[in-house]
Amino acid sequence: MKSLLDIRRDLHRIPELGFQEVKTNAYLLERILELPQDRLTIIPWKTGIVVKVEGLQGNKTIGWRTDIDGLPIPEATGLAFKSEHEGQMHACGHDVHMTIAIGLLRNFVENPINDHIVIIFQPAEEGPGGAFPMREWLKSEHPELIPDQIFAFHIAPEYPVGTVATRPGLLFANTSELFIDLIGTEGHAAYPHQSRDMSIAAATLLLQLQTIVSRTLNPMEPAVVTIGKMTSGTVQNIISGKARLEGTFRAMDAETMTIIKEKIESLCRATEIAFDCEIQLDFGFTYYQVKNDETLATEFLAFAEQDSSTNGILCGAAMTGEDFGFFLEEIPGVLFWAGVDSPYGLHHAKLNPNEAIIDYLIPFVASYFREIDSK
Ligand SMILES: CC(=O)N[C@@H](CCC[C@H](N)C(=O)O)C(=O)O
Repeated sequence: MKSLLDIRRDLHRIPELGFQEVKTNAYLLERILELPQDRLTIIPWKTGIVVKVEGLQGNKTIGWRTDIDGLPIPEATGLAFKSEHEGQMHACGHDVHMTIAIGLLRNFVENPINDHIVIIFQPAEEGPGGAFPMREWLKSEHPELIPDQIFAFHIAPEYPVGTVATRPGLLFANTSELFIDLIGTEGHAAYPHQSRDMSIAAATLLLQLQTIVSRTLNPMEPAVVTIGKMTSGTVQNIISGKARLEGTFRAMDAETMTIIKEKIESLCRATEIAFDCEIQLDFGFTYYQVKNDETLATEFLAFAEQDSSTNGILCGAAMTGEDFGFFLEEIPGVLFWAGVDSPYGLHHAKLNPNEAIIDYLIPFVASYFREIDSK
């Protein structure tokens, strides 16, 4: 069998975008099929996979979810095992997440516990979101695979290996994508009066969007509006007839999300009038907040505290989004951060997680599951 380090590096080489994880799916399936099969049930779903390890008694089912998709980021790590897929990278650590899931699967196949274990390899976390449709599919087609409790982790570049961090209750924000197309009239650079310049319209709208948090929202309600991509025009001496803003907005509560959405709509309408243009607005995909179960998260942190190789931290909430929130909406569970000690953050082209997390986190989670086994 391949070493977990090799598995992480193999997966790092083949990042694929949401719902295109064909090679990843085949690779994972190969790793799963090389295990002793007598306790396993393997059910594919789109590019994802659900694997159940039959427990000795099966009193309850403990779930573990990993995301499997990469990002549209050209890798700049210079690693020997860097991405072989042009313009795509595992820049959010899902290669590490998958490796830990395979390691846990091996652990529970070799040494089953009383409870069933269900491992969910979920596509498209970065977008368009695999958790919601996967949850709905499980409910309608395989309710027997729905865990009673569910857990997942996300790599945390800012912590050293051996640190886990989470909090009872709200951990991550509600999120929505944001795509704005501005359509005006292209024209000669020397004749602005005969064109409708979408670079100026987009730049003005971009700045106005930044006033939503500072001037529309209650300062006591945390929120963020980020435009990550702005494109406009064709060449240097043509006035741009088309521009596009792409971003995301996030808030800790649903009501604030609605206020932001309405304000974006009114700023777009105002821009249409001010710049005599047409705007097409698309809110893309929305993710439900990540809300940890209060009791399970408290117990998880208590377990971390007594583990001599672990530093358990009660962390603050973050504006990160995670569609694992859709699982937690209906199943009690916990999402936690685990340190990978990288100077470069999530979604950075040079993100290089410390692989020591693999040998640390698998026994930690396995012993936690053995602790809550049959409880
Ligand atoms: C952990 C992480 O980085 N998650 C992503 C989730 C993306 C959600 C969606 N595509 C959006 O941009 O709103 C994040 O950006 O937080």
